[in-house]
Amino acid sequence: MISLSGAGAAPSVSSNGVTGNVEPTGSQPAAALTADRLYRFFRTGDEETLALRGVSLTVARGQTVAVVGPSGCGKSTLLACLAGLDEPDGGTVRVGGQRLSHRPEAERARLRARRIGVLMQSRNLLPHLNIRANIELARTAGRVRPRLRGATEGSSAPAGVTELLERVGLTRRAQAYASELSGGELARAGLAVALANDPDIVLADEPTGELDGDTEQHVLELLRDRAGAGAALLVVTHSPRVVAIADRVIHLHDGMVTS
Ligand SMILES: Nc1ncnc2c1ncn2[C@@H]1O[C@H](COP(=O)(O)OP(=O)(O)OP(=O)(O)O)[C@@H](O)[C@H]1O
Repeated sequence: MISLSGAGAAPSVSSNGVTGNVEPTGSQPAAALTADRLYRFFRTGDEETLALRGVSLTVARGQTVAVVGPSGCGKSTLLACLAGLDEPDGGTVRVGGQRLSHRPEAERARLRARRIGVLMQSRNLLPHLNIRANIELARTAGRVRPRLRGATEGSSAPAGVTELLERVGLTRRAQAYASELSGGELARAGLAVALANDPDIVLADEPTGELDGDTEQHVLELLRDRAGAGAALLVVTHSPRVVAIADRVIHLHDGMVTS
């Protein structure tokens, strides 16, 4: 048992990930995404790192939140926990009203496939499938249906695979594999995969990190379109242009939200 301190109402965290946190009651039901006092602890040999120390945040539908902070402050760890790719050792992640954290991996994967678009720097393209097949797989896994603001059943079909390829400027590279793409193409292909399931939450880790100015602008337009359609966006970034389009900026430092 590790005792965490120095971060407000710290829970106790056991090595099996069970937390002493009290489940939040009625916490902001309108929020698309809620994190309540997230803790994440890593041990490598003798080295122990508390990567998240009680991080709480909410992202509403249609809102864009940028997460900024120095290298190693916990941004990617936070994103992985919010996406259900990683489990926090303490605290809770909710998607809509549904708890995402502390559920079996298969359930988290199912919820993610249906509701969340994740753009990690290398994680969302399968190397043995070409770009078109990657997008098709993400669409199928999400069993897309209209769910965003103003959408009624059958009224707003999600962008098709061909349209997505066109929008990210990869029509001519649709048959290529991840290993054959440039950094900028990879980022755009990853974005197409992240948007393929018509997500109502988009989580993106440095989506414009390797892009030139024009391509960055193009990617930002795609993300803004998604927010305009009612999705909640959370973007980890170092880019002033991304920060400029955000409704809110969250500063992380040493695993804690500082402002
Ligand atoms: N799997 C892991 N095992 C051990 N330590 C880890 C692991 N993942 C992250 N860490 C540590 O947790 C801390 C936060 O890492 P994280 O990758 O979340 O930071 P970051 O803010 O995304 O950094 P960067 O901007 O450089 O990508 C760092 O000290 C890192 O070394």
